[in-house]
Amino acid sequence: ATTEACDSAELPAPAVVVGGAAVEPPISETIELRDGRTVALRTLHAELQLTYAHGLVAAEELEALVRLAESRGGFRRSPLRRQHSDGVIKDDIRNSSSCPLLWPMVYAGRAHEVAAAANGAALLEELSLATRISERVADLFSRSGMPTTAAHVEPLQLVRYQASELFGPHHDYHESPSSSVQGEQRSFTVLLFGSTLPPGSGGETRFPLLDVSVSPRTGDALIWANLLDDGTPNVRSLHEGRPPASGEKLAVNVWVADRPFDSSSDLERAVRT
Ligand SMILES: O=C(O)CCC(=O)C(=O)O
Ligand SMILES: [Fe+2]
Repeated sequence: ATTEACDSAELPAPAVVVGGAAVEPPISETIELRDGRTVALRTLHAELQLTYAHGLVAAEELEALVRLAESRGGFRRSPLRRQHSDGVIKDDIRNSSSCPLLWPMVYAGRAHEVAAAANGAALLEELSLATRISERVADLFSRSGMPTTAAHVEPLQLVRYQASELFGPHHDYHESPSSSVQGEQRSFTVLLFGSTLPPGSGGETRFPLLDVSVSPRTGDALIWANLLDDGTPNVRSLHEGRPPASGEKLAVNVWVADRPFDSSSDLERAVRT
């Protein structure tokens, strides 16, 4: 067995720019997950607990999710979320495409029904991948000292940008409980990258108030807190998806809520995609 230091030394440095300068924050922690996957973490900024995670998801898993989403025509122009800023309603800040994946909270107990659909095999594969990734993220949080289960995880959401498409500055937290499913708040965002875009080719996730930007690399993830310690929204979690200069960018949003969803209520009807 190799030592942690050796393993970490083999990891390529993420492309992170802080205040206009490239930085290489050290590996702060290496976590062995229940499924055998080893995830190395780098703290990128003291605020938002902004963290870079190496190897949270496999390229094959991401490729399968895209294939399955496409096979059911799931990608849509991303819903426009109206944002109030300086009293102005901006609804032109997003022109990427997105696809919510089957939510294990709703469908895990209904596998027979899912299997009976015309494309049942593909739907079951999607459900199983979404379950696996939700459980993995929950396991990572639990092992980082924050007890979390897959019941805290919203439906995963694929997001895809073609060249020059973007998602302008926004917050992931709910501005009001009415946009939540069950009154929950989005404590954390885990953004899984499904594309690699070298520095200078766009597609960065950027935090304008922290002046941090991170280029995507397939299989790696950015994790940040959307809330302050007291559970209220942190306006400094403002972030944006910059347009790829060429090629496309794929990412998967994994939103971790501040409480588990209650599957005994009518979750299916409550889900807005
Ligand atoms: O694509 C990105 O880098 C950010 C995506 C994002 O913020 C979102 O989908 O909420
Ligand atoms: Fe976001």
